[in-house]
Amino acid sequence: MSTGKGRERHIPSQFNQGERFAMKEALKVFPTIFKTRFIQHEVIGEYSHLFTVQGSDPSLQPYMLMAHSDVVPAPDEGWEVPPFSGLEHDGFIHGRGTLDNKNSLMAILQALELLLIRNYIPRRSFFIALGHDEEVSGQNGAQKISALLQARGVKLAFIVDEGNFILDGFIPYLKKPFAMIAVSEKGGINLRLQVNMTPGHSSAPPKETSIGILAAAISRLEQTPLPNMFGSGPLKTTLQELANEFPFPANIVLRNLWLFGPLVSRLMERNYITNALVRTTMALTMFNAGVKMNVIPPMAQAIINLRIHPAQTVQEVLELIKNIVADDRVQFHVLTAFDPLPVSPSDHQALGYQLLRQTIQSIFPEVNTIAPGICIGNTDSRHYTNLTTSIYRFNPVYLHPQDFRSIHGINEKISVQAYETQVKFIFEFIQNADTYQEPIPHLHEL
Ligand SMILES: CCCCCCCCCCCCCCCC(=O)N[C@@H](Cc1ccccc1)C(=O)O
Ligand SMILES: [Zn+2]
Ligand SMILES: [Zn+2]
Repeated sequence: MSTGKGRERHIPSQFNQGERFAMKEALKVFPTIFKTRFIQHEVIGEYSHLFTVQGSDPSLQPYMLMAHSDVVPAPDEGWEVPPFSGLEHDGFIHGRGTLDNKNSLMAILQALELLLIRNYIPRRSFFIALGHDEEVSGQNGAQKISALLQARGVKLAFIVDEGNFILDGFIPYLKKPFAMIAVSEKGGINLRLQVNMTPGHSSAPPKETSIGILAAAISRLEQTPLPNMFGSGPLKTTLQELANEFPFPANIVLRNLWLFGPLVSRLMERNYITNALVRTTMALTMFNAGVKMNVIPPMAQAIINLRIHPAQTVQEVLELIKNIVADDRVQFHVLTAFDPLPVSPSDHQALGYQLLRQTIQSIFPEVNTIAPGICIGNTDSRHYTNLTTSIYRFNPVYLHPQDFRSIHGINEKISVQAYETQVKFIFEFIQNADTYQEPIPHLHEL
């Protein structure tokens, strides 16, 4: 089937029953990838993988597809099936990593395998970077791959990584699914708060122990949410793009945020997921203290995981935290910290963003709205800002609030159909990256 102008034929993303069975069962290697001459495979940092897929047209700037193989722990408690069983039942594949992010790793390799079996030869080169330590911030995987590519003088047209989804049921009154392509991601701080005091016999305790002092400080933090930054970040654009999807009068409200902004920001902070879009969040994730039941505790320690809103910086947030704690007995230790990521372009000339739009419209015709947004979590892609300014965090998978709760939670699962569609999306995306037509400037741009 000609695609016009003598371009290579477009390979339809139809897979036969055998291929679909193999896709689902494909826990073996992908033989065609590893024997293809124009594909180079390297192991980086002992467990990460970098594939270089050489295209036939070196004039086209390469891009990168990313995923990670590692997962957070999953104790058996609460899981319908053992979290590392990979059991399939009721049309779902169950297990830790099925949404974050083994699905993407397997789908990228599976799509490439299926293309190669059909004698596909890419025009535009691309990299596949599969990190092994994303969940512990990617220092030995993504960071090393980034340094290696930089040393080779590589510049990327864009990157696609995990980080957002086709969202369904997250926003009150919005009944339709929409695709949020994260063009930035929040910053992060892992902060240790510590109180030291002279140990002693618990039979004659001081007025406050180290545990009591720290607990009071943590309580003040939990009772004092950081400022609502609604209106100073990409969210306003996202909601304005979504306005048409809402019923009356919500659509009027969203078209007039100059007037209704305060109302909308209050509504968004009521829900713990949308609240993460309007402010810097604080989560007390670890608390260690005490040595014996009859000893005044010499030290109490707490770890707070903060995710910084795009309109704030690490320094500003640390100042705010210290002012809320307001107790000199509490010591602060910054364990890791990084500012919010720069906002990637999403205009008509943004190749990566437009390719995602084009492929979403083709694979998910029922999704009417595609909007830029932010990723509330953090991803390995933040290690690649030296290679491109166009980083997009988006996996072509429907996500419902209960699915979000399973990410790093319990009963993480993906439907076989959703996984097949993710393979189909990447299968099309790679080809679209070859034949993408620069957008015809609208009349008013001429
Ligand atoms: C309008 C409603 C919006 C709802 C948004 C729902 C989207 C859910 C996205 C969830 C995040 C997915 C990607 C997170 C990846 C992840 O788990 N990263 C981890 C690991 C990490 C920590 C520090 C530095 C880098 C990496 C993390 O964020 O903790
Ligand atoms: Zn992840
Ligand atoms: Zn994760």
